[in-house]
Amino acid sequence: MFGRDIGIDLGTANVLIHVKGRGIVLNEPSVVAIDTQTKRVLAVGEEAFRMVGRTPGNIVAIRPLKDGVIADFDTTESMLKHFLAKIKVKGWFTKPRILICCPTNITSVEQKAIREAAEKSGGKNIYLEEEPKVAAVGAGMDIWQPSGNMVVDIGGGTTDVAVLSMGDIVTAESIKIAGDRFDSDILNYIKKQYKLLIGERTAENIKKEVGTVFPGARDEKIEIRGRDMVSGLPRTIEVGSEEIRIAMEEAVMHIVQAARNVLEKTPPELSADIIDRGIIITGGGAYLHGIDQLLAEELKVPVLIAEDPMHCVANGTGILLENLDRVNRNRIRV
Ligand SMILES: Nc1ncnc2c1ncn2[C@@H]1O[C@H](COP(=O)(O)OP(=O)(O)OP(=O)(O)O)[C@@H](O)[C@H]1O
Repeated sequence: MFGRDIGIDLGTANVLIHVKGRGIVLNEPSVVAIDTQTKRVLAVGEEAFRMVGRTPGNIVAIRPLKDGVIADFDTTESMLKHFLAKIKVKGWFTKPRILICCPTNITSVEQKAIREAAEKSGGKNIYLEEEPKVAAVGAGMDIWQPSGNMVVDIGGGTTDVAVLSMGDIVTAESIKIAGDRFDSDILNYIKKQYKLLIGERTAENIKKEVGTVFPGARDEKIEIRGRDMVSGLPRTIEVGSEEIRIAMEEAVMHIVQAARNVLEKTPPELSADIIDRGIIITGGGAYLHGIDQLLAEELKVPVLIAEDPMHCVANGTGILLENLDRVNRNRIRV
């Protein structure tokens, strides 16, 4: 195959790879299974994800980018190499340019190491770009005009809020509260309220199936299984939307506050544009039931959910690579 531009959304929860002319060619969970005795990587992505919470003592299923930072760099590097090998970049006729979108707060040493990993896997020029900008572009915003565009990207580990104009970020805030935090709050709520231990995947499932963040917006129930903390035996309980809303309330209000802070720091002309165009929500958190209603009510600004919110960053890398010459190269952190 001929060399083509590659865009990578190196996310806390999922890694997506976009190839020019082909679209999204890989979409797998950011999970690596490792044998703790030999330190050998046993599985990556989908296969490793199936092992989360179900591994014997000598195997751990790691999420190397947990909490929006690179918690385990070596594992992140092996994961990136594995995914690039999977799409056979090394066999390409010419080396591709690679744009990687990674967590906002990574250090310069980590940036360098990510670049090297991508180079070793067959990349030619490697660019790193900030997530909210790429998400905004992928959501269809024309950020190059002198007008305000606001994006709220709710991922697994971080929520990034940004106002963009003329191709760059004007005001932004990044907080380490997103999908993972909702899951752990649900897990802790079930533990406290029902004395039942459940796994992360069950908590995530509850969030998706019955959860809501807007009062009265959803009324559904789900049966869940876990381990009784008193008897130690498996037990089934039923939970409903309203109690899950309460479990997630504190965390979601931090997201509302971050958006409010960004709006307060935004120059008035750009604020006016945002009122006209509305705020766009991207990332998997855009699927959180009632999030658009809540943000609209709290911020008094129209709120829209991006089309295909979980693909915005990956699609945005494709668009940015095509427009690389229009983008101020100095602004791209290489
Ligand atoms: N239907 C749904 N309802 C609520 N949350 C959902 C839904 N579907 C996915 N999510 C959540 O979206 C999150 C993953 O989103 P995404 O893939 O955009 O994150 P990421 O880009 O990997 O993370 P980050 O941006 O922090 O690096 C997970 O926490 C997942 O539980």
